[in-house]
Amino acid sequence: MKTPQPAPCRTYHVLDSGEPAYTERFDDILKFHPPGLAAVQKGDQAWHIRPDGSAAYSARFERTFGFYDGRATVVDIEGWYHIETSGEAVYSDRYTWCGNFQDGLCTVREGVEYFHIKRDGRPLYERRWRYAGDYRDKISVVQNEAGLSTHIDASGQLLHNVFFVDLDVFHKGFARARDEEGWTHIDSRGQAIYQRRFANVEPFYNGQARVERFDGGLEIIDEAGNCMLELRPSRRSEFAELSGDLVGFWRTQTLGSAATLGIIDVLPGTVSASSERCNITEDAAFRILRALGELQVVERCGDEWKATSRGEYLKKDHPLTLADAAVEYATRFSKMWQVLPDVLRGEDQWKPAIFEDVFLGPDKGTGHHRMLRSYARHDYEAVAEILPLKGDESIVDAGGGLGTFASCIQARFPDVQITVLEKPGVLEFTQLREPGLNWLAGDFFQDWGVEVDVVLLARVLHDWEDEDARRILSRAKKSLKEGGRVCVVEILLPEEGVSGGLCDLHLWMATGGRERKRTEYETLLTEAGFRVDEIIHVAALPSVIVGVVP
Ligand SMILES: C[S@@+](CC[C@H](N)C(=O)[O-])C[C@H]1O[C@@H](n2cnc3c(N)ncnc32)[C@H](O)[C@@H]1O
Repeated sequence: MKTPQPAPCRTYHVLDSGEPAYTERFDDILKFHPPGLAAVQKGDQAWHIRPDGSAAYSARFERTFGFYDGRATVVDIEGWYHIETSGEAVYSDRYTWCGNFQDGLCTVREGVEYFHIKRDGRPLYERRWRYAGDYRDKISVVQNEAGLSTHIDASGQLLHNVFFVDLDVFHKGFARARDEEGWTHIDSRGQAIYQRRFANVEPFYNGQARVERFDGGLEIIDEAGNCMLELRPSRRSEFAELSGDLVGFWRTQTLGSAATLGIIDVLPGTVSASSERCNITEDAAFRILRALGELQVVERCGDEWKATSRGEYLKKDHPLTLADAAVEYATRFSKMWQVLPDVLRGEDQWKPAIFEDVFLGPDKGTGHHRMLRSYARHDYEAVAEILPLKGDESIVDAGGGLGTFASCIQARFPDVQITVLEKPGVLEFTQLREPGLNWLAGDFFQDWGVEVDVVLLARVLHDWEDEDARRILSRAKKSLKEGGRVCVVEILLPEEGVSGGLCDLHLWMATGGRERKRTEYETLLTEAGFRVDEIIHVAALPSVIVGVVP
């Protein structure tokens, strides 16, 4: 006889014949699971029944779920835990939430922390995660504090050192993964199996997967990412999209002007109040607010305008303010970009002295460094989280700006001794510098006069062409003890593909530098005498390339 199935009303189970399997009626029932028990609920009591409707044990709970791997999750006044088929608790701990056992492992939550337990209820590992999913084929997805996901194996070890914006478990050898460029499929080494990225992907089904392109088109692809069949053509107008790209400067200039005028800082307010406080006409105030509305940084509520959550970042007093960046992009950088055709033709030996020039501006460089600080505050807490430090090292953060990265590291590893090496001009911004750090005024092209365990070069090498980058790395090596390590923190361009191309041009125009691929950083480090030890990829954030002094 087959196991009874839930009746559509979910108050009892039915036999193959359609007859009720028993006479009792419940408020809710779940399916029968091996070894032949189903969770039921009646009033404020929950338990498990056998196929004939009789109770499997005498205990009663507030809520019960199905049996998996011979264990079922139950809830009572003490919390969530697992029982055996006898109704006995498997272990004495109680959790905030429990999942179901798969492959002899189960995800649980204690407060806001997730981890996995073994069949006997003991934790599988020490580490706690922001989220941990079910195991499937001995691999699970876990998410760290920074919101990034990776895979762990059945012993709780990282399967690969790659973190993604979003991630799925493996289906037939491949997992769906989203990096900063979109969705793809990865293999067990954490590597994308093809170059293309999509707005969405489904798991592979017999060697083919259905995907949605960014233009809204639907395709069936093979495991090399090739289109086997188009299910729906592009849903957008290429003419309109390109026209939109041509006027990208409208956005840059509107946002830059808003930051210069400080019009978002005076919101919420009416047009008339904003015009008065920014010293512009009412017509001008209305027109810029309307344009900012189109850019979704402000919105109108009756007679008043207010900043949206995106617009809050343009306020000067926001801890992650982008007001300085808006001004820099609309003024200094826009001007620098104008020589791009000449530089591309090789007519101009473009070597901007940005790190000297910033001090010549009206604000003597504070805006430029506040801009760098906002990006650093945005990114570096997550990077500090995955930095491979023991926690007691002496460290120099060379070209460390206002000390944001150094202070994230110190918060994460309180016992490190960290020094920020910067140009003397930056050290003069005493009000802006992070407190509680050691500072060293100097030039990273000259002798640093220190010997430490670790050198950090965060978003420094991308400011320089290869020859200068090698000179900085050589100085780093000379400042390291034997066995010391350099951690290069940079966005990595894909080995193939076009993403990051615009940012690379920006570095060329703004600093004379370049974005690089993983292999290009490996070459630079090797040429400077380091052995590349480890590369930690973090989606949407800079990766960490670790070089060791051999
Ligand atoms: C792109 S910023 C990166 C700052 C910081 N590491 C971060 O990631 O936010 C480059 C930094 O290198 C510093 N810098 C440039 N040339 C330098 C030199 N010759 N010696 C020391 N620092 C320098 C600049 O002042 C600037 O703060």
